[in-house]
Amino acid sequence: MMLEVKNVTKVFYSNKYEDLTALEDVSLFVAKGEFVSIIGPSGCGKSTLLEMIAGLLKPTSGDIYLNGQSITGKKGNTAYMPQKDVLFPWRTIIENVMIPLEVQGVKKAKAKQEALSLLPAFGLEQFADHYPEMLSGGMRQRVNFLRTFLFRKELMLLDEPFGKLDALTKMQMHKWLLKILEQLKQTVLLVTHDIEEAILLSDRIYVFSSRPGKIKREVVVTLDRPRTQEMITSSAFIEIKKQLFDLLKTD
Ligand SMILES: Nc1ncnc2c1ncn2[C@@H]1O[C@H](COP(=O)(O)OP(=O)(O)OP(=O)(O)O)[C@@H](O)[C@H]1O
Repeated sequence: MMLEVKNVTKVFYSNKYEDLTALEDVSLFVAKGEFVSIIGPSGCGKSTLLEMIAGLLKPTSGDIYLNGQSITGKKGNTAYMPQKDVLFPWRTIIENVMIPLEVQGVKKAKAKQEALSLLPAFGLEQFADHYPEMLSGGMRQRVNFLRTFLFRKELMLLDEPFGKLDALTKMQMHKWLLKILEQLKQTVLLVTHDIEEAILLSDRIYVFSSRPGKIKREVVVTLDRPRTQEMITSSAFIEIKKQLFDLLKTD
């Protein structure tokens, strides 16, 4: 199995306030090539879980494995795209995108060439020399996504990548992401609040309870691939949506 999270609990200890259990006994997996989403109410520990898988935080108990090796508390094994926009404002788009390649030791000229060759697929070829502030929110997220992809890790962790976008831009991003994922064949674990987004993109969805976050249910999305936005109005889609809605409204 590519990713296995086994019995992970995270407690934030505090001197001032009471201890806070963010996640309790969470076990989940992601197989190679799968697109898996985590959906749950605000504050149920979704970002905390991704940070633990990325190795930025250590679980209080439990373990995390990638291809059978423990990666608990270890950084650098996954490509993690955090919730906040992390583009450097003083670097142009191409200079931002090149960062992971430079980190991997690729020479500047080669890194630039490789990054430039990928811009068209990400709809960014006109913007190589622009600065992030000149781009729309949707474009900036495509840059963030391309940069995350260039870390060249088997598993991508995406934390609410479209959370701040307006509904129309979000729809365009979903369409684009479905297309590009067909080409890239990346394994993805996505955190989202958005029920329709989770269904449209995922093979499976883990539904979390409110804090302390626990897995309430695993839902398999049985819609065919390639997925299209038109599927949103199909009866199969609406049936899954209803199931998720019922799971999320009762706690
Ligand atoms: N470093 C920290 N110290 C103390 N408490 C924390 C820390 N990080 C997160 N928390 C708390 O843990 C809980 C889970 O937070 P987390 O951000 O993981 O939730 P989330 O499900 O991603 O929420 P949202 O959907 O709103 O982003 C929250 O109550 C949060 O306040």
